[in-house]
Amino acid sequence: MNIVSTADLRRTYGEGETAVHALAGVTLSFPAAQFTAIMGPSGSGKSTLMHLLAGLDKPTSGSVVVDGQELAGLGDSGLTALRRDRLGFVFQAFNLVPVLTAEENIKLPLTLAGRQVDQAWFDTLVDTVGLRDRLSHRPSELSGGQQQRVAVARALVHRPAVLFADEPTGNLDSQSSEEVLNLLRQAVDEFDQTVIMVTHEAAAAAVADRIVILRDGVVVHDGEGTDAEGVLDLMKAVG
Ligand SMILES: Nc1ncnc2c1ncn2[C@@H]1O[C@H](COP(=O)(O)OP(=O)(O)OP(=O)(O)O)[C@@H](O)[C@H]1O
Repeated sequence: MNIVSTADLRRTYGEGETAVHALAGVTLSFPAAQFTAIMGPSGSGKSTLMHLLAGLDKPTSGSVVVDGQELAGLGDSGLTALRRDRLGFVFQAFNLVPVLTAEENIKLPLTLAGRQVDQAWFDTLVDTVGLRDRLSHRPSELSGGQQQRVAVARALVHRPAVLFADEPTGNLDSQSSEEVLNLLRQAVDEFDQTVIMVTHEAAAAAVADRIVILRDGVVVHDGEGTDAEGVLDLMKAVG
C-alpha cells in the first residue's frame, strides 16, 4: 500500500519570463515501511517536494495523497490535523522546545493533540533512542546527537503514517549522524515506519532502501539503495 503518492506534481514560483519551475511534473509513490532518500543538487526541488508532501505548501497543479487523503480536499484545519496526527518531522535544526525536558519534548505531539501516552510504546522508543538517563534534561543540557535522538523519538511517539526527515544529519558529527541514521533505519525495520528523508550526504542516503534524485524539478533517478560510493556514482551520473 502506498502511504504517500503524487501525480504530475508541479510548483511554479513567479510568472512569465521570470517563472521558476521548482517542480516540473513529479509522479512518485512511497509504499509503507520503506526508507527513501531524496537527493539532488541545490535548487533541484527537494525542499519544495517535501513541503508539498507534508501539506506545508500548495502545488500549482497535480495531486498529493497522504494516508488515503487527497491534500487538495483538506482545508487548513484538516491539513493541521493531518500533520499533527499522521505525520512526524525531523529537521536539521532539531527544533526542540528549550524550556521542556527531553521527556516532555518527546510527548509533546500527544500533549498538543490531547491524546493519551501509550506508556509501553514510549518506553520502547526511549530505550531505542538510548535516552533513559537523559529524560529530565533540557535540550541545552544535551549534545546535538542526543537532541536529534529526542527529535526522532518525538517524531515517532504518535506512530505517524510517515516520518519526514529534512537533512536530519546536517548539524551532526559523523558518529552522531550514524546513530541517528541507525535509528531511522530501525524505525523502518522494526516498527514498519515509512521514512522519506531529504539529504545531501551520500553516507546518509546509503542507509535508505531507495534513492530518488531530482534535478531541475524532475525525477532523474529512482532506484534501489546502495552504499555511499554507489550513491556518489549515481549523483555523478545524473550530473
Ligand atoms: N519561495 C520561493 N520563491 C521563488 N523561488 C523559490 C522559492 N522557493 C524555492 N524557489 C526556487 O525553486 C527552486 C527549487 O528550490 P528548493 O528549495 O526546492 O531546492 P532544494 O533542492 O531544496 O535546494 P537546497 O538543496 O539548496 O535546499 C530553486 O530554483 C529555488 O530558487
